Amino acid sequence: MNTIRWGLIGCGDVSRKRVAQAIQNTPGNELIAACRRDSDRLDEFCDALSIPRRYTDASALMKDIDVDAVYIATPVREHLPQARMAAAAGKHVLVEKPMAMDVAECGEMIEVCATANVRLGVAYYRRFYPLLQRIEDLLKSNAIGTPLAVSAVTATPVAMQPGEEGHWRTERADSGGGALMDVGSHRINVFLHLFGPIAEVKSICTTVAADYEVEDTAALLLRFECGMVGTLQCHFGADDPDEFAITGTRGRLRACPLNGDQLIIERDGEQTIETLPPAANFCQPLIADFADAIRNNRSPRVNGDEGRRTNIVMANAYDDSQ
Ligand SMILES: NC(=O)C1=CN([C@@H]2O[C@H](COP(=O)(O)OP(=O)(O)OC[C@H]3O[C@@H](n4cnc5c(N)ncnc54)[C@H](OP(=O)(O)O)[C@@H]3O)[C@@H](O)[C@H]2O)C=CC1
Ligand SMILES: O=C1CO[C@H](CO)[C@@H](O)[C@@H]1O
Repeated sequence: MNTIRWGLIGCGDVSRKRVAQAIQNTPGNELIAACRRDSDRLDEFCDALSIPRRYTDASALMKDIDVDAVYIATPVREHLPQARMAAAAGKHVLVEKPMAMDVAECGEMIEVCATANVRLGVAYYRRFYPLLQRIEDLLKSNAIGTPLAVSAVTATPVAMQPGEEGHWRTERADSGGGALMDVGSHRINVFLHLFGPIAEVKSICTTVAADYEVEDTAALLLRFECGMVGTLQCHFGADDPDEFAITGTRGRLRACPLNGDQLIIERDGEQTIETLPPAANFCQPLIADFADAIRNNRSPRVNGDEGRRTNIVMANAYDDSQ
C-alpha cells in the first residue's frame, strides 16, 4: 500500500484540527474524508482544511471504498460501535482515548479488529513525546537507581455546559467516567508503559466543586507488580496543573509539565535541566507509527491491548471508590 487514505470521524473543537493537520502533514498519508452529523459545521471544518469528502453519517463513510483507515475522534460511547463498523468494512482503526466505555467494550473492539485482520491503535499520543522517551532511556540506564515511586497531577480546565461540544464528558452514561477517564487515562497509560502492570489500586473518585454526575476529582494510590508505588491526582475544572515525578534510590526525575520540554534530573546532590524538542507535533509520530503498522502488518506502538490495560486500571479505581 502506498499512500494511506484516512477518514476522520468526529471534528470537535478541542484538538481535531491538529489531528487533521497531522494526517495531512505526515508523508504517505492523505486525509480524504471527514464525518460529523452537523452538516454546516462539517463544511466549515472541511473547507478550512481542504478535506474533499464529507459525510454526516459514519456508516456512509464506512462505505467509501477509498478510505483505508479511520481516526475515531467522537465521544467515548461511539468508539466501539464505530470501530465495529470500520472493521466490518475492512478499515484500520485508530481510536481516541479512552479506548472505550469499559473493559468489556475494549475486549470486543480488539476481537472485531483481529477477526477482520485490521490494525487497531489507541491515540495515547503522549507516548510519542521526546520528553517521555528520554525518561524511558534514563530509567533503562539506571540513572536514578531503582525507581521507588511515580507521582502525577493532571487536569483540564474544561467545564462544559449542556449543549456545548464536549458536554458528554460530564455525563456518566456518555463518558464512562469523568476526570479519571478523560485526563487520568493518559497518565495511567504512561505509568503502565514505564513500570509495567499495576497490582493494586486504591482510590477516591468524587465530585468536589462541580454540578454534574461524574467525578471532577480523582485520587489514586497504586502498587505496581514490580513493587514500586504510584499516586495520581486528576481534576476537571482546575487551572491545568501538570506535574510528573519519579523518585529512585539514587535520584529523581521531574517533568513539570509532562506536556512540556524540560526535564529536571536530580542526582548525587546535583541538578541538571535538559531541554528536549517540543511536543507540539505529538500527533504526527502517532500517525506515522500507525501507517507503518498498516504497511508492515505489525501491531502499532500503542495497540488495543494497551488501551484495554489502561481501561482495566480505571475500572479498578472506580470499583474501589464505591
Ligand atoms: N488525545 C487527546 O489529546 C485528545 C483526545 N480527545 C478524545 O477525542 C474524543 C472526542 O473528544 P472531543 O473532540 O473533545 O469531543 P467533542 O464533543 O468536542 O467533539 C465530538 C465530535 O464528534 C462528532 N460526533 C458525535 N457523535 C457522532 C456520531 N454518532 N457520528 C459522527 N460524529 C459524531 C461531533 O459532531 P456532531 O455532534 O455534529 O456529530 C463532534 O464533531 C474523546 O474520546 C476524547 O477523549 C479529545 C481531545 C484531545
Ligand atoms: O488531553 C486532553 C486534553 O484535554 C481534553 C479535554 O478534557 C482531553 O479529552 C484530552 O484527552
